[in-house]
Amino acid sequence: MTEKLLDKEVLMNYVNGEWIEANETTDVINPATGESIIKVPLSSQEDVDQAVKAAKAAQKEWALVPAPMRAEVLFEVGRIMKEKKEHLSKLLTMENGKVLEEARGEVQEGIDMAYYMAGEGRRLFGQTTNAELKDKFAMSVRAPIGVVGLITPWNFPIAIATWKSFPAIVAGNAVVWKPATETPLMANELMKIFIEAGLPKGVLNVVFGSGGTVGDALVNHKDIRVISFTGSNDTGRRIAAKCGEQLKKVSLEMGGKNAVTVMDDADLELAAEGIVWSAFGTSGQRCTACSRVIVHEAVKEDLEQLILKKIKELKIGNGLHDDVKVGPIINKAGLEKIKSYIKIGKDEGAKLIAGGNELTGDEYAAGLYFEPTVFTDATIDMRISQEEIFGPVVSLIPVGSFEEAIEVNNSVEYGLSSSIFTRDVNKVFKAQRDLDTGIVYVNAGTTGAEIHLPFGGTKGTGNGHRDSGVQALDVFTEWKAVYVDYSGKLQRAQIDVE
Ligand SMILES: NC(=O)C1=CN([C@@H]2O[C@H](COP(=O)(O)OP(=O)(O)OC[C@H]3O[C@@H](n4cnc5c(N)ncnc54)[C@H](OP(=O)(O)O)[C@@H]3O)[C@@H](O)[C@H]2O)C=CC1
Ligand SMILES: O=C(O)CCC(=O)C(=O)O
Repeated sequence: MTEKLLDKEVLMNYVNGEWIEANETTDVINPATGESIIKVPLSSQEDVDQAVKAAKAAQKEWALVPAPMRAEVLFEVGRIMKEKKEHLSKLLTMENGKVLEEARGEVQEGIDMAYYMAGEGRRLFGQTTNAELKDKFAMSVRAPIGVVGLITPWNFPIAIATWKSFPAIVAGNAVVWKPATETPLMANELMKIFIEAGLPKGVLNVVFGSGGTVGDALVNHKDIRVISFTGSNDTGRRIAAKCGEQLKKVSLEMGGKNAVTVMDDADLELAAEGIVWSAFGTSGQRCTACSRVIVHEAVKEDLEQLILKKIKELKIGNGLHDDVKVGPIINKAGLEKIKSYIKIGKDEGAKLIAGGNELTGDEYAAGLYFEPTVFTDATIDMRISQEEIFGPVVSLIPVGSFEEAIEVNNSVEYGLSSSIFTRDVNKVFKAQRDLDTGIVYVNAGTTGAEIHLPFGGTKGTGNGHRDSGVQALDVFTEWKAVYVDYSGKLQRAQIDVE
């Protein structure tokens, strides 16, 4: 590494306005090189207790700061992120592996989210309405909930953190945040940015450590009123069950089995481009990644050829290098999971037409790399058509009609993102109505969400809440109905007056 990007060797938790050293740490590995880049704390239940205590105390004051003033901190966060964009992007590539241009895109999402949520500081709209009685005023307002716990994944370590923390903070809550152990650098940087922006102590606290210890302690803590989680379905379900027992609000954003549908009238060149970008970008490690292509049988062979041609142009390697388009896989477990699905796909009888192998040797020897992989002639009952692989693997499923395409799209337990390529406006409108996913694209791939729209999905993808967009405020606020009686006498509502 010619450029020095890190100024320390061990990260620290940030609690109640102080950096706190940990007793125990683990290495953070750059998946492109296999090198340890820094050490991250493995915190304990006691560390979580301290952070929640600090957040609880700070929240009382923070909630009394007028929302437009709370928003000033976010404007400043956005400005500093913009100033540090290149530095943040390089660190993000080092810890996560995604290619630099994608890392820049992710940091930009965070900047956009800062300005967008700062704007909410001057809105946070409630409603006024009519009261049933004379000389009485009625309105509903958003109230902060208290201390919120955020549990975030490694695949979008800064964007997802901003989708959750910015609305929580602008709404007057205090936060305890547990980032994924694999990608702590973005959390460390975002915390430093908040400090520079003038956030009062205790409003945001970062506690690093494993999901099993720190994440679980957050979920079970009696003073945490909301958990917002993004990650796997298994973990999400377990968190939901524990929150359910405690009647704790929980927002879950989990997996996807997203499909691009290509109709027989589609612009095939454009469709192939959309498929390759959304299936192999970020090495397929997005919850919105395209992992199924539902293709009209009349154009299947042409589409296959176009996809295969485009795959040949993808350079795989270290995302810090300019010409690289597909970076490494996050860790060995992720790589093994992908390899197991290649075997499953072959055993199930799908036809492998590209990739299928881990890359080893020479420039790939120290990192974790997998070839962009295409199966064709898959059927909907196959596991590769149903289960989330979270890697650069896509399966083509041929269909004979638009109706069948919609049915295949909706045949999975997930409902995050879907896309259709067609030139027929009637099909466009039917598809946006009938595709059972939280996000629908027309003539574009399945990725590329914009922060001012709600992000999340139907069915097994979530539990009805949304990240980002104005809808994120619903996760971090309670609705309060307020009645002001200015009649000067006790008026009794809900009584039938003849
Ligand atoms: N929807 C999405 O965007 C994502 C989906 N996934 C899916 O999940 C698979 C596995 O990835 P993985 O990173 O292990 O996903 P996890 O769901 O395990 O991790 C997501 C976050 O939850 C934390 N966590 C783990 N266990 C618990 C727990 N018992 N209580 C509270 N928090 C917990 C993790 O901490 P830590 O890792 O530090 O232990 C991390 O911060 C992927 O292959 C992919 O299929 C993964 C990431 C994002
Ligand atoms: O590109 C997108 O749609 C957002 C991706 C994302 O946040 C995810 O896949 O986890």
